[in-house]
Amino acid sequence: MTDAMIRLDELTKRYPGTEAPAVDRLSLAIPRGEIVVFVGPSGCGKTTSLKMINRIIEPSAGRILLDGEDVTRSNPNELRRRMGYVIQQVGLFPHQTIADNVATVPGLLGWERDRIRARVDELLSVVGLDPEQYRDRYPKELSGGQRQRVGVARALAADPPVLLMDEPFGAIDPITRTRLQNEFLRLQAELQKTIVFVTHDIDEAIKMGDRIAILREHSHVAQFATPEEILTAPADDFVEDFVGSGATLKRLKLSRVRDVPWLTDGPIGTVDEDEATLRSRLGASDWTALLLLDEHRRPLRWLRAPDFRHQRPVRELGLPARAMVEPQATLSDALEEMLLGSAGVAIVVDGSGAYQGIVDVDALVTSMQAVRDANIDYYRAAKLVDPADMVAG
Ligand SMILES: Nc1ncnc2c1ncn2[C@@H]1O[C@H](COP(=O)(O)OP(=O)(O)OP(=O)(O)O)[C@@H](O)[C@H]1O
Repeated sequence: MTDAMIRLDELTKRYPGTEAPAVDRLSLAIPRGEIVVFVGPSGCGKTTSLKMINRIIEPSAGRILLDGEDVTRSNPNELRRRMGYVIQQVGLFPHQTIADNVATVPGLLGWERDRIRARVDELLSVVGLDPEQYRDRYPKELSGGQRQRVGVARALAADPPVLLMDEPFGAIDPITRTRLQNEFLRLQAELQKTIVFVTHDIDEAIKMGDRIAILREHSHVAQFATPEEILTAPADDFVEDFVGSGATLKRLKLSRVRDVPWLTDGPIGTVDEDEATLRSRLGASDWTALLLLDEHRRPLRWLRAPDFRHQRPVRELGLPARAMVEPQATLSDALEEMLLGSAGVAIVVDGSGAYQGIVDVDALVTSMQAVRDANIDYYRAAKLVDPADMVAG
């Protein structure tokens, strides 16, 4: 049996004056350290279900168990301190500085000032905001994406074991959203919080979820499974319709850059090497370009042989290095970057932007074939394909 951090037991919500319950006997075990995504059509009860977990909405019936303890009737304020909460509209206090916003829960918990200050700075750095620059600003002086980062920092402030996230990246433009999703996955790989994440977007669910609960009306669970299982073995027509077409392509979103082999033998140079050395290294390789890195090993330029003819500092030669992905980015992200970049490859960098390796189209094709083979194995195992066809094929 999985180690459940949160257990929902027949959780039910009847809003006053309504006939049918908004949430009807929802039972789920949410494993420790995983992201569980609630996804489903508008009005199916996702938000109501989520808000019952920290009892912003009080359940009409059923139980919530947190780490084995029945918290259905415990002190709700205490419960909420154990559960960070991130919502789409962020809900920052407009007249408080970013630092004060992040410090909300530690302040309520009566932490000392120095400890709060250190924690605020630590968290702003964790979510990619320079504390020096941002701690004394006000929410209106930040972009939507930055405000969302502050929302995440605030939810993490007292280091709660659980995070509840309601469409946290919903109101953000697609490019920033992808970046925030990737950053958040990187953060989660370190933090390993137990997270319940609500979205109406199946693509986001597939990307973010270790497990997905596909909900239909009244939060009835249509399927609770890994993204892989949902894409290969939808429980019924409702799930199949909800997942939509292109399930095979969507599976590309399940594989991550860290899962495919990176090329690490390409020619690499740094700005402190002289031009002749770089040129001969490129000449000795069978690559058409050399990747130039800066002092911090961050990719700068692609240099091809003819570029060396120009009498300019190396950092001004060639084309800018673009198409950077982090190991936890999906292959679908990598493919998109490859198509946008000039070199037809994606450069893998770590969290600080330092070069790690290169992913090329061959790696993606090989991975897609592996996905297809896994599909065949799956259907063969499930006896959904006539074994005679398999032999003939
Ligand atoms: N305060 C309320 N009083 C009465 N009915 C409510 C209340 N809040 C929500 N509902 C109803 O409960 C049902 C579930 O709403 P909920 O907001 O949980 O759905 P959802 O799946 O999160 O929807 P969406 O994706 O559109 O945000 C809906 O039919 C909604 O109209």
